[in-house]
Amino acid sequence: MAVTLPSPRGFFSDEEEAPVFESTAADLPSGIRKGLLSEFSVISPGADNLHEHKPQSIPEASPEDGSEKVKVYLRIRPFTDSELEKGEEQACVSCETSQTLLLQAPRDSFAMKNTERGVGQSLHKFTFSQIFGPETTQKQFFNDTMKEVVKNVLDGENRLIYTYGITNSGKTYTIQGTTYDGGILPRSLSTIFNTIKGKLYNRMDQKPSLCNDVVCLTNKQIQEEEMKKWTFLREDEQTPLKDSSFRSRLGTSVSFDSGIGGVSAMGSHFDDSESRYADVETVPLAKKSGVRYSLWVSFFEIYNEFIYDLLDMNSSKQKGKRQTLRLCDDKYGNPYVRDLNWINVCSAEEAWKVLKVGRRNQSFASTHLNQNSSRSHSIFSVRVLHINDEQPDVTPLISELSLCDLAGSERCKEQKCGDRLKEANNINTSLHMLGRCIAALRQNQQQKTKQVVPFRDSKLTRVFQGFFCGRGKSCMIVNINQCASLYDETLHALKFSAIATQLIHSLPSKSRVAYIQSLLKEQGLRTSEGTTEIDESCDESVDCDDSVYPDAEALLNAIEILQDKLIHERQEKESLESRIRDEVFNEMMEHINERERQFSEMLENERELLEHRYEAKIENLQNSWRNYYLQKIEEHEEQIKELQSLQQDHGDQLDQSAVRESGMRRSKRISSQQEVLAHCREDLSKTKAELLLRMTELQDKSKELQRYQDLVSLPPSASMLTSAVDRKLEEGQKVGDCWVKACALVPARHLT
Ligand SMILES: Nc1ncnc2c1ncn2[C@@H]1O[C@H](COP(=O)(O)OP(=O)(O)OP(=O)(O)O)[C@@H](O)[C@H]1O
Repeated sequence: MAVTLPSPRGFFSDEEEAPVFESTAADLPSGIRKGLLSEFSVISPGADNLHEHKPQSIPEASPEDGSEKVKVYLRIRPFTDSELEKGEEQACVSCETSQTLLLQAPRDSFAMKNTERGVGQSLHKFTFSQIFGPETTQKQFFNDTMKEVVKNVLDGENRLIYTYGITNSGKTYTIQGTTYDGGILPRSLSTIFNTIKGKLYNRMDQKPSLCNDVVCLTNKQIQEEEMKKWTFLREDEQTPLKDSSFRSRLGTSVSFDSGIGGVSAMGSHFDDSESRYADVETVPLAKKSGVRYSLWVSFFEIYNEFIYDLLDMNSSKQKGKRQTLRLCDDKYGNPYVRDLNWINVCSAEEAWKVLKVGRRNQSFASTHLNQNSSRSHSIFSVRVLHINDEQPDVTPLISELSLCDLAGSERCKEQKCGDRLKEANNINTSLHMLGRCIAALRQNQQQKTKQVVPFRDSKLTRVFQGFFCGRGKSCMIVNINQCASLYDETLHALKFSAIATQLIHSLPSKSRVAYIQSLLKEQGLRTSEGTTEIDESCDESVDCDDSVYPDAEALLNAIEILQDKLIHERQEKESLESRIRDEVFNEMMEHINERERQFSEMLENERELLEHRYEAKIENLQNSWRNYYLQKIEEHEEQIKELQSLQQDHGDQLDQSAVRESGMRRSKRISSQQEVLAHCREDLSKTKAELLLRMTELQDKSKELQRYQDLVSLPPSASMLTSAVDRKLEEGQKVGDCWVKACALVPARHLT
């Protein structure tokens, strides 16, 4: 159930302008960024290689104007047995005094390596409000740091306590502690309840409506709510709560639609139950007659830049489907978490149970350094309603105590798994944003400037915004681990906290009544002095009593004064705007001119460079072409020579072949002639043989003829025949002679 209530009368709700402006990341001036970065490496020269991280020009907190330095406590975690076994104890951390810490870089640290290279220093000195050594017990730590804070909250102020440090340095231990040795949270709850014992507001006593501004839940509504929401708590707690009245004893849950000091809600009928820490003392409570207290708690976490209500029972049952909550601004500009459950508790025990339920929904994981590492920033808040029975028409004042267990900063490279890496990135980013906001605030305070503080850049810084801007006070607890292997991260965390030690609390803003009275007084003073000049600084010096409400005439006067102021401010704003415009214009022009000059210079340089480069390239190209062509020419010449020699060879070859050819032709001719000759010889031999045959035949015939002649004398007619034979014979002889002659002409070798 959500209730929206108007602002209570309390002074926290009557705000003046916050002393800083919000911004988005884009608005953040580079100066802040540079400032933060330089701050993280700022080193003031000190003797003997020592870096003293202390305020450079901090405006000292002065009790006269109510300003006070932000408290930064340091708690050193003791070594575990396994760390001692690993040789992690190398005396890196030592306390010079109860406020001064000395850090000596171990041999293998990055810082030491840097020092050996001549960069950075190996010895660092840090100053804190108080240092708590490893032997400090939870009780001692609570008594020395939180008692005052609890008292302030019960007096109606808002306080934020946050722990900062690397992972596994003892932040959760410091805030929550263990079941048997609680941290500052359970002890604060116990102290609050012990202190207000007997003054707890009891819902059952209450009339139907406390006042017009306050919602009072009926018992029926409460019981219905309890039935729904708290069955879970009872079952899972496994507490032997057999008492059937348990449900009705548990508180109800409402949403506050406002930031710190904004609204109030009502409803509870718890009994006072015994305190968890009986040894926890009470704190002296300011005497306010008729004031009773109602306590409400909430518990949420910022995980990967999403806000989750850890007391949302519906979401917790369906893991993985958690509903995210939105951060909104109330009508006074205070950020608050919308739809966050606020549980009304009546004892420290109940509040502790609520915390335990919330812890089950919190994001934890096992990392290489911590078995149970918080992967989110968790914020447990207690709102105290100061209900004045004697003034039932007055809206109750609300004060708030928020305890934030920041997730530990860590090196992303250590995380190999996707989820752990994403978580580590988000954790480091939001812590970095916190550092930037603190650095910007410090810069504003030291240099009296109104730099933009980038609260809007992360959920964490938005939640913290009210406490940094005068609506409350913050206190930082720095946890460190003495292990030598974690030296570099520890040094970084300490440098971060060194900036916070330089902060002073923003002054609480004045109430509207006090403001009106100061206006009237200021006007009175001016009229008596006959001056019309409005001096802003007068505001602060005028002492006013806000319990006396001004009459109608005074209010009309105040309206006139405010109208004058408004006109004056408008004029101032207009002239300021035109001045800023001019300045911006001039700056832009200068910037543009400068850029132009730089560009033309750059172009000229580029041109020269290009020219030079291309000239060199052309020369190279020319050289390479020349070489190429020379080589080619040489090659061609060689080829020509080769060709010439080839030609010559060819010519020779041609000659030889011609000779060979003519020889061949001749031999062909000879062979053909020889063939003819052979034929002729064959013919000749045949003819010879025939001739011999014929001659033999002829001789035979002649012999025969002779014989016949001898035998017969030839008649005269036979003389013709004989003459023909003679002729033939003569012819035959002639042919034979010719052949003999021809044969005589042929050389003897051809005839063979
Ligand atoms: N002062 C101390 N005395 C004894 N034990 C301590 C002390 N501080 C821390 N421890 C132990 O050291 C371990 C780590 O502490 P814790 O979980 O609080 O670290 P953390 O800074 O919250 O780590 P993370 O950021 O990873 O959540 C726990 O086992 C815790 O009990």
